[in-house]
Amino acid sequence: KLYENVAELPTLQYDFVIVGGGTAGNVLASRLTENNKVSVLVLEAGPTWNYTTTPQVGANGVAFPFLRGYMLGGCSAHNGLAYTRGAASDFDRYANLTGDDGWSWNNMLPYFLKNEKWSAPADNHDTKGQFNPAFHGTQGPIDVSVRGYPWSEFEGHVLQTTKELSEEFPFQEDYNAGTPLGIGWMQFTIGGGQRSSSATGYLTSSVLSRPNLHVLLHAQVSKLVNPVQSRVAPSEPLTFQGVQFRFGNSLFVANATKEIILSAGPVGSPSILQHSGVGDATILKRLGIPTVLNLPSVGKNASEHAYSGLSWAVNSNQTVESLFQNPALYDQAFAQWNKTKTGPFVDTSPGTMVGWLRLAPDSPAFKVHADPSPGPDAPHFEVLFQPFGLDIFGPGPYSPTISLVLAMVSPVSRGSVLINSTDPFSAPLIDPGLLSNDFDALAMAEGLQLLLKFVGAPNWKENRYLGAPSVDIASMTPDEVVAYVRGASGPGYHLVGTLGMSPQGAPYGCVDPDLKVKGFAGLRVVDASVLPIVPAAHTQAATYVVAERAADLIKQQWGL
Ligand SMILES: Cc1cc2nc3c(=O)[nH]c(=O)nc-3n(C[C@H](O)[C@H](O)[C@H](O)COP(=O)(O)OP(=O)(O)OC[C@H]3O[C@@H](n4cnc5c(N)ncnc54)[C@H](O)[C@@H]3O)c2cc1C
Repeated sequence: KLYENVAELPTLQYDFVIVGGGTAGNVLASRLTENNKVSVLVLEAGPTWNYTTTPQVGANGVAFPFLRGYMLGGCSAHNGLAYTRGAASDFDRYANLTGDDGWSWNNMLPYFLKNEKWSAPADNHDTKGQFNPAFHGTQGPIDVSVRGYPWSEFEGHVLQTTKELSEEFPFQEDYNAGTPLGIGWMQFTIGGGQRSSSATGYLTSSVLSRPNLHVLLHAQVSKLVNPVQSRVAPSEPLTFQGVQFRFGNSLFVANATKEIILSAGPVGSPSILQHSGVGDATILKRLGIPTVLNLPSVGKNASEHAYSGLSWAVNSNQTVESLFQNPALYDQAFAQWNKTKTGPFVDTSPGTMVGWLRLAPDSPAFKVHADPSPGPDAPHFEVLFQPFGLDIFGPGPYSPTISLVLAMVSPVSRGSVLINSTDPFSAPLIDPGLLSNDFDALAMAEGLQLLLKFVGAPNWKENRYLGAPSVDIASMTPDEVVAYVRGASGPGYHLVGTLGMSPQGAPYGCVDPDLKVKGFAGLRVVDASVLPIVPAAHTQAATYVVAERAADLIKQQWGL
């Protein structure tokens, strides 16, 4: 049941208390309560976090707004809907880094299928050749489909380029099959023209009607309380007995008899742990927070994607700007979506096609740093092909524009999420470390040159389709392009790693491969924080499968 008032909760004692009803938290809530003997409480702080990053040294000192979903469903309820799993080698690297083969691609693929319900696109077009059914689930809670409204002229140019420059930019039928390189159709967490989130997919009305599941909204967790050494020997694991949260102006404590599970996301979960006295003891000491366990990696090792890109004016009336230029057309499209869940409003900003590309083997960037990608089949870059300008959400005026958005998806840079106050309700210092390593900035600069090559294919000149670029990269020196990158990049909101997994018993890392916090019993982290390195992909799919596997690990441990 969903509760909006703590006074209506029948109890504050549960088998499991899940902190955060976001992307991962709702998967656990749903899977654990499949067993009616198990009682679960979800504490969700939601409606938007108002975070800002620290000034980003690698991006000209700019402090960026750092969006996080603050509602049931978390980021899955407001993200860009791109459904991208990453490369098989991303997951094989997780298996290597943790010493647990359970995280390998072959072992995680069943969880991707379990999470997914492949769906027809909103326009019901023939999708043959646009995805590979062998790699998709059909019975899971999260709808996935290719784009549901055609931008045929622009898409035609992208596809034609995969023929004209097939060596460098080959067509890729399905980038979610483990070997993503190439260019193909974007997949989205959309079904029937609508967003599919962890709230709509996992907390359906039938799941919410389970008597053993209680979900409390407007409950912001401050910290874990009442740490006890479970046995006599100091090496025995610690346990937190309660979860303190604020509802209205009062503080409450919920108790978990089996486990407390932190699913507050890569900003929330490390902050809660640090406020509970678990983190780098020097930082905790400086703030005057008593150290319960010195776990120096907490909040460190954050990895994030930097995004940049280029726009071009086009000689066409088939871009999203056509809607923004004409209020009547815009209203009509909006009404169409409201009525039938079809039309141009069924898709979102990531564009309708996507490319996954690598740096050239002789790239000068490799002189700065060894190749950070997990394997030769994994990309360094993502390119989002968007039938609209980068400034579409600005004040206008809107002239027909297309954009190729570029992300560096195998970054070397690392950042952190560290608290700097004893007030658990104040925001932590969020430093995604954007472009802080020169490799990433150099690579991005090379990526922009790849975009120029792409639109250099002959077909873009037909009917004088392609006009002037937003920035004339071609006439810049290499150093000027790097400077441009540093001034024109921002976060992708794909932060992971702030409570990264490491092998059982390793002196670094925050959680063991079974996601238990090191040194603790009855305390796990299940969200994007545990991925030790950002995958070469947007991060919701990886977060979903982390949570699906975690549900199985927890069920196994407790014989559920
Ligand atoms: C703007 C944006 C666009 C994105 N676009 C895409 C995309 O197109 N495709 C993609 O794959 N990924 C995308 N991502 C990333 C992806 O959505 C996230 O990586 C993923 O959803 C994170 O899941 P999570 O469970 O770790 O955290 P979240 O989904 O953020 O869940 C954490 C939950 O915990 C709650 N919470 C936090 N602190 C507390 C507290 N103290 N007490 C109680 N509750 C708390 C939050 O309100 C939230 O509901 C995007 C992210 C953002 C922000």
